[in-house]
Amino acid sequence: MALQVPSRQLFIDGEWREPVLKNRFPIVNPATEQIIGDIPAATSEDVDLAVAAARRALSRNKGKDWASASGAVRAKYLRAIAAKITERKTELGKLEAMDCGKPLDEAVWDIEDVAGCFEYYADLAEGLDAKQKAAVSLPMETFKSYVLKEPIGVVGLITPWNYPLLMATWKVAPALAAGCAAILKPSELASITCLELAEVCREVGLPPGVLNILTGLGPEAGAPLASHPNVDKIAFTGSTTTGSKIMTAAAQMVKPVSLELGGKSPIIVFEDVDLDKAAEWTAFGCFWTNGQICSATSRLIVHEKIAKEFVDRLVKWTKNIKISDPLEEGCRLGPIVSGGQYEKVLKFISTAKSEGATILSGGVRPEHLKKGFFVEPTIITDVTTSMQIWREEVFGPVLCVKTFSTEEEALELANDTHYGLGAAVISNDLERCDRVSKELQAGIVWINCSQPCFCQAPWGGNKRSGFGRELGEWGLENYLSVKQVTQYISDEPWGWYSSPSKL
Ligand SMILES: NC(=O)c1ccc[n+]([C@@H]2O[C@H](COP(=O)([O-])OP(=O)(O)OC[C@H]3O[C@@H](n4cnc5c(N)ncnc54)[C@H](O)[C@@H]3O)[C@@H](O)[C@H]2O)c1
Ligand SMILES: NCCCC=O
Ligand code: NA
Repeated sequence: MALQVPSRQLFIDGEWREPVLKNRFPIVNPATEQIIGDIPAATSEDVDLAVAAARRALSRNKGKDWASASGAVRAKYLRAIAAKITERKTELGKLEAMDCGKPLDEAVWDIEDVAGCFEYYADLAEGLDAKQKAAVSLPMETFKSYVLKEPIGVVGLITPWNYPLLMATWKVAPALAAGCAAILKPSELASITCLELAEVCREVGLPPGVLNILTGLGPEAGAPLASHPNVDKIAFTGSTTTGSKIMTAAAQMVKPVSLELGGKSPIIVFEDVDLDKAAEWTAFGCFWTNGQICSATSRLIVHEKIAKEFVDRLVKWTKNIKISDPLEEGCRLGPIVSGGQYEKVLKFISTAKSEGATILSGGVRPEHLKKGFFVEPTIITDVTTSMQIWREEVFGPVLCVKTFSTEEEALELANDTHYGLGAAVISNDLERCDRVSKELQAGIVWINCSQPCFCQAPWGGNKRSGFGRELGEWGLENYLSVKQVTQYISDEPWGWYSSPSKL
């Protein structure tokens, strides 16, 4: 059963605030194309208020309430947030499924991951206390040195719609654990659960201004955040085009950025695999999250010896995927997030066709669904490496296929891309898997699987997939600044200049 979407305002300084310009825009359920609520539209005026609130949160009580409180104090809030999220897991999962079209089982799984991520960074916040003043060994015994890890300051967090609350959490949890104050700007296409995170923060009594949440459009709310002189860092997840704009804006103030961008990740399937196991991982690698995952392994590179049989088997697996309203029991593929994205995905498919590729399976709206932005899982063959479908990120349930005969050729195909986020290799020869993993130009390599993701392990890409790593300890380092403190400990004078007292 669908839920009523709560009506919320912007979350600034620990309170709900109407946007200064009082604008709102509608939320569309992509499965029904119906308007199910609306969200506030922030502009630069609201960004100014939120940044000022975040600054106050950092310096309140000389920083003792947050930025320089012990990690253990901050961990209590993170754990309280995790507990509330867990309490509301099913409701939040439903809201997210209605907002972005993700199958309910996946959405609930994501919300569990959200709670797990807050818990994980609560542990790391506590661990941070013990890491302070770590000694640095120096080659001169007349000096000693140690390192302080301090919060970077006020951070702007800009996130996409494909994992609305999880992508926000990958940034919010480590930023708060580090002692930063943050302004989160979720995607205008799926903001409902991020506004519910605001309600959770209110309920657990997070100090005002520590986390501010501004919904709104990219150019109106995201851009003024990225270029704001009082924001110390921007962490961004989204498309490569927007990432490049954010980097340009931040460069004007030499503001650090971390960028998690798009991908066109390969999956290499060798000839020695169990066909069904490999086919299921290949389908999951590309069609999970309705194919809208940055790390989707959307280029299948399969050994020519098994190609025909493997692709036939894969088509059978995909025909078995239940496509329905995300709230329907057993749904495994929901709609594309919006009308705009739906049109883009269909255009990719028609361009592939016009360039000479074969749409082997899918490529159209499922017959049984007359409304909603649904596209069947699509498999495209007869692809060349110069075709758009091989080179560009579709961000939809579209897999393209090429064959190879040698390991070298497979790697060449896999690495022939501007992107470098994920990659997968499927083979029963584990030595080969290790060898191939080393050669793959990607930030994440999966062996005999594709997509599983754990908040303890680093996440991020190379090349045009961005830089910096989220999750794990690397995720916390994103929000910490390193200060060396060096002390002269000898009683002897320094003795570089002639002392005037000896004249
Ligand atoms: N690498 C990863 O971990 C990862 C994870 C999820 C999604 N993605 C990528 O995200 C993309 C899909 O997400 P999307 O469509 O939401 O991306 P997008 O770039 O359109 O939007 C991302 C965010 O940036 C904001 N934005 C847009 N223009 C802006 C501007 N000029 N200044 C500041 N902010 C602006 C948007 O409002 C949104 O909040 C895909 O390319 C996907 O690969 C990457
Ligand atoms: N499993 C989370 C993947 C995030 C990227 O889109
Ligand atoms: Na939506």
